[in-house]
Amino acid sequence: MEPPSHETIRKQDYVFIVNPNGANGRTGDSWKKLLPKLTARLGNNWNISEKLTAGPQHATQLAREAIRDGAAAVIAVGGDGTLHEVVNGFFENGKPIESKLADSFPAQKTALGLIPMGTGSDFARVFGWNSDPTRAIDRLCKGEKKKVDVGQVIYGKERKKRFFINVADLHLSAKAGFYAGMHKRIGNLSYVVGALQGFQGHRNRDLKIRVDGGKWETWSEVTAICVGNSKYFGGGMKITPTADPSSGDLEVVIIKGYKWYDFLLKLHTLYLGSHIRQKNVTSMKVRRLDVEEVDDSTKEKYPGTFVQADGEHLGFLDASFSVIPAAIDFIR
Ligand SMILES: Nc1ncnc2c1ncn2[C@@H]1O[C@H](COP(=O)(O)OP(=O)(O)OP(=O)(O)O)[C@@H](O)[C@H]1O
Repeated sequence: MEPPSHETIRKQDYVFIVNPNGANGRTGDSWKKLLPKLTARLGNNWNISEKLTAGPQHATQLAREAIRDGAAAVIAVGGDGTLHEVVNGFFENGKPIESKLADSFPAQKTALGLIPMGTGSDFARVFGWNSDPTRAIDRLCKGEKKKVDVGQVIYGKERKKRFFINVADLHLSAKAGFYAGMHKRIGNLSYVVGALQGFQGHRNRDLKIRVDGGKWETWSEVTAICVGNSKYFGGGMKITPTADPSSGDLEVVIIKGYKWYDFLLKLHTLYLGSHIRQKNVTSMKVRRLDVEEVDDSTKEKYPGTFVQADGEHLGFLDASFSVIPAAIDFIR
């Protein structure tokens, strides 16, 4: 029998999921310039497929379709918000999605890629990547993969589930992220402005915390709790400085008793990652963290304690965070 000709073997898909409105529309313009270069370098080996998002959550749906269809890789093109949505596309109803080719090719798994083109691009920082798209193409050509963990947060009254690759957090920082989203036009400064706005009406709060299924403990005067699968949030703040996305655990940083002026005076330490040496800051490695209001009626009295994941506002406490080790093959 004749061996199959080159033409009859279909190239596998590299699906690029692009937020054209990322970084105030700059992502769309940069992507248009990049696509011909990318096709020239990768097109011989892969079928390049371009999917533009139409709005929030669309990237998740596009990633799910690509993974089900057996794509070799889905590549997020945009900021951390787009990456977050693509990561969530690796799961459905809380479980990893299976390719329809899984029976015939069980070893084949869709990889995750990233061309950082957003406002913050915080996940890219942990690998020391800059925003040069030519370097991103080099990485995709090399195709070297590393297993990365994914964080999972179950939150709110309805116990909804969301996955995160970077940092999930609650209270002041999550409220700050909520406001920062309104100021993206001013770039990374939006996170500092958002934090100062978040301090308006903010009260440090007593919260119940349980680490790795142990005993519940009450922590007083909590300003923020940050749960890092990776190190950075807020456009370069090294908030969970010892987190490593391939470690199999999460770094939890609990900040207590901060006032708005502490935030300004100690802002530089958040960028350096040296804040974890302050006496009102605790850092620990966990596989699971549960956080609840001390007093359930707090939820009714105040607007609740904000919860976010990868800079996306999710809702309000309660919340349970855990890690799924080596969940995704990441092209690095
Ligand atoms: N076509 C679209 N129009 C408007 N918003 C979109 C569209 N597609 C996706 N989005 C939303 O835009 C949000 C932000 O996008 P993205 O993360 O790419 O850029 P960014 O905000 O500039 O960067 P960063 O998240 O790194 O700060 C995403 O969370 C997503 O929900």
